[in-house]
Amino acid sequence: MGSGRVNIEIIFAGRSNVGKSTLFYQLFGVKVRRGKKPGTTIKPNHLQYRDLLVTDLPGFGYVWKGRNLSEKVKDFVVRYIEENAHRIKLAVEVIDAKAFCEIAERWDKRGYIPVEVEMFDFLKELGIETVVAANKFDKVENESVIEEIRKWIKGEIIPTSAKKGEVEGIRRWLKSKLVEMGRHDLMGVFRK
Ligand SMILES: Nc1nc2c(ncn2[C@@H]2O[C@H](COP(=O)(O)OP(=O)(O)OP(=O)(O)O)[C@@H](O)[C@H]2O)c(=O)[nH]1
Ligand SMILES: [Mg+2]
Repeated sequence: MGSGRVNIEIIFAGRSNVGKSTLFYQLFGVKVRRGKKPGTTIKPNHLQYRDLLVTDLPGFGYVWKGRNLSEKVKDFVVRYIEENAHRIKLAVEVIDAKAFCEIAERWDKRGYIPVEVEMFDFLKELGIETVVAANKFDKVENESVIEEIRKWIKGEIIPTSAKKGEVEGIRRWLKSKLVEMGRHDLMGVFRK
């Protein structure tokens, strides 16, 4: 991690394997650790630029070797966000555009609130401006998937294909929010 005081934090949150770290790399050019045993390493990856901290959070909702580690990681992520809420100004919630609707439907039928919906509402409650990156959009056949996601998550949804380097929408969103905060000086955090 870098050094010095942190005044602003941007977080990347989402289920395991949705492409958070890939998106992180495409935006900032920093290769972040990729756990061999997802869910066991509950350690966030950080990048510091001036007084900005960008954080790639561990993915929740992963079932590994029959052990449901989702609760442990979710608890960690929730606690991390609560503890740092005073400086977390922006959040990118990453979802798998293709898998999301199917999973959401399944959860809903069982009477659960989909974890993505829960996370989005939680961030909003804390006053954190949140955008949804509908990632793996290259695997989506029908663009109406965005409308489908919108039924569940009442917020801004931007399609991305991190693996193909198509992350312009999210980059533009983050830049415009930083500019709104008067922080033009932080543009250097983005990959050239
Ligand atoms: N098709 C497709 N695959 C992608 C895309 N983005 C990421 N992937 C792939 O999805 C897999 C998981 O990517 P990661 O970036 O490690 O996902 P993560 O969300 O950081 O996963 P955790 O760290 O376990 O939470 C990798 O095999 C990526 O290559 C995308 O836009 N399209
Ligand atoms: Mg990751």
